[in-house]
Amino acid sequence: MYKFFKNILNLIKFKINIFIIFCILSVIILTNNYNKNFIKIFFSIIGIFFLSSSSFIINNILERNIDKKMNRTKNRVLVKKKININIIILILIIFLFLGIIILYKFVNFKTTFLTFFIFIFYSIIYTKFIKPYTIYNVVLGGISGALLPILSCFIVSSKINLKIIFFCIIIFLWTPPHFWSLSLYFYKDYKNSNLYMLPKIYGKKITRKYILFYSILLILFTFLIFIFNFANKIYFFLIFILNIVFFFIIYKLCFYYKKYIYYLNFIFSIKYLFFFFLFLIIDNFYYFKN
Ligand code: HEM
Ligand SMILES: CC(C)=CCC/C(C)=C/CC/C(C)=C/COP(=O)(O)OP(=O)(O)O
Repeated sequence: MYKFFKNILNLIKFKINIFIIFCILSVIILTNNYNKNFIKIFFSIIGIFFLSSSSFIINNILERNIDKKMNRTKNRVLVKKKININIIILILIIFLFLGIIILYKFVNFKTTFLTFFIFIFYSIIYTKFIKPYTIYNVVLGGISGALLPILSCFIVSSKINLKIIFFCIIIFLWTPPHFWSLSLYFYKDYKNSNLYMLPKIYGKKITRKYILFYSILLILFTFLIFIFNFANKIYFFLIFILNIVFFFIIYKLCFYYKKYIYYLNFIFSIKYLFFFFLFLIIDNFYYFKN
């Protein structure tokens, strides 16, 4: 039973799911519009969790033949047939229906629609029609993450203002350094796969340049949040330190050619997004109270 449960968690990319919920909740907190909406927020988290889990299950199903050929993914649940495919499809259908019904009944139509759109975009459009065909697969894949702040606004019926658009842009710009660092680390895997990944098509040198480009833009936008008065001095101070560390890692990644730095940057990218939102929340609470 323990193994079955563990396999299900892997299948639904549980950690990414939790992180997605963290991003959505962070933006909700930052809209300062959560007080009257606790029940809606509670049900939206459950509904989104079910729908994103089903999108990860579909992604696993559609990519099982690609996953089989890569060291990073060759032990995945579907490749190793750790759970019967019929059970997986049953779980997928149950999650999909539960997700839609919970969002529609307890949250609102707009949230249901956008979550369903992200679901289709990530699990079908990105996985099947973007990832294998263009070097911008990772950039375009970022749209699924970039739409999360809009989802937060829909849940609590907040206005979509420039601050929210900046959050979308930041997640969008954050995705390429996040995934390309991983694809540099697993360069051999992607070279042997039939995915149209940037390092495979244009090589490591160009990929490092692309990472530098997106990272500089990302750093710039995290400062614009302060310049446009969407956050205060505490945020500026904290993000300044985080960006120094980030730039140091990116600099090393671009000019030292050490394999471990690619992996370090992938891990750091996750911490970066986490701290970005955490700093904004700390800053928001401090200035909201004072
Ligand atoms: C806001 C959106 C996103 C969040 C919060 C997020 C977060 C995460 C986290 C926490 C992990 C680590 C999972 C683990 O250790 O098991 C991860 C892994 C990963 N992410 Fe993201 N990510 C996001 C968007 C994206 C996008 C849009 C792409 C690609 C286009 C992407 C590609 C990957 C890949 C390839 C992995 C490795 C997965 C694995 O080995 O199972 N991520 N992400
Ligand atoms: C409905 C809903 C909110 C869905 C969540 C959509 C979302 C934000 C997805 C994040 C994208 C992601 C983790 C891609 C992993 O890349 P990959 O699948 O290419 O990675 P792999 O190489 O590990 O398979």
